[in-house]
Amino acid sequence: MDQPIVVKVGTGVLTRAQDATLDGAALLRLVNAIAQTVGDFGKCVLVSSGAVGAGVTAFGLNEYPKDLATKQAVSAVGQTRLMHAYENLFGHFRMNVAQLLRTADDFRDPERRDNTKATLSRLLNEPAVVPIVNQNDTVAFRDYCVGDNDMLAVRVAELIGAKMLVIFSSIDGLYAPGDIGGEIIREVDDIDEVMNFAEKKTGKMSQGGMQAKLKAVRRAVNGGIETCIANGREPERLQDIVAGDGYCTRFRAQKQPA
Ligand SMILES: Nc1ncnc2c1ncn2[C@@H]1O[C@H](COP(=O)(O)OP(=O)(O)O)[C@@H](O)[C@H]1O
Ligand SMILES: N[C@@H](CCC(=O)OP(=O)(O)O)C(=O)O
Repeated sequence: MDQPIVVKVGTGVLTRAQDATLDGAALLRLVNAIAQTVGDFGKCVLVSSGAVGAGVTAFGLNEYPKDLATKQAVSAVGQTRLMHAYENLFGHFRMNVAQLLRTADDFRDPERRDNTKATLSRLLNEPAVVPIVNQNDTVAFRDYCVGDNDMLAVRVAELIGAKMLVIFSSIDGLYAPGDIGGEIIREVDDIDEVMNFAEKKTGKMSQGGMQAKLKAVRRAVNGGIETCIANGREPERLQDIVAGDGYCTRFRAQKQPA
């Protein structure tokens, strides 16, 4: 596969629900799955949430920070914890990690966008480097926010011309309204038909929720990028998903005008 894939992983996958500490076992399985997928299919960019979630225990909190200064301080601690874990784990597979923290201006301003694109493509030219992107939460507020990380992942996927975006969440995929935990919808051809399927529930430390995911998916598929929502707690599904199968909700890309 020449075109890279983008894998986005949510806070609910990376942290333990009870105390919001980083879940080392979940991270190891995720890193293993990504390393295998890079080996089989080629390039991959990881968009990882979890900075705020991973930092709260340092401040004696066990819930999402309520004020901006605390949130930004917490993310400064959590982001280093997150990257420390990724660096160690990818190291077992002889892979290096690269950290890219971005705000909205890095996508809005053409010069800065080109600069991010060039950096990412240089990183992707190295066979054993996995770029890991997050919002620069310590400085992002109001207009500087890209939004949630589902949208950040779409912006990254657009920038690098990704073949596919996989959104790893704490659920298996998209459920019909009132049927969360039932059987997931396996394939969606028309995103507009499912836009109101999202219920208000989100994970304790998560920001986006399903509504944000569907908005991000709509932008991705309308831009020609096939997108899957899958269970990041079962990351071994990734290879099958990238191969076109695998247990997930697959949103077909809209055909682009010739
Ligand atoms: N129709 C739906 N299908 C699947 N999940 C849904 C739906 N509506 C709401 N959700 C909720 O979306 C949440 C997943 O999004 P989120 O909390 O942002 O996870 P993450 O941190 O993994 O990105 C789940 O807790 C789930 O209960
Ligand atoms: N940038 C934030 C994540 C924001 C976000 O969208 O979180 P999530 O809904 O878990 O993907 C962080 O690293 O904590």
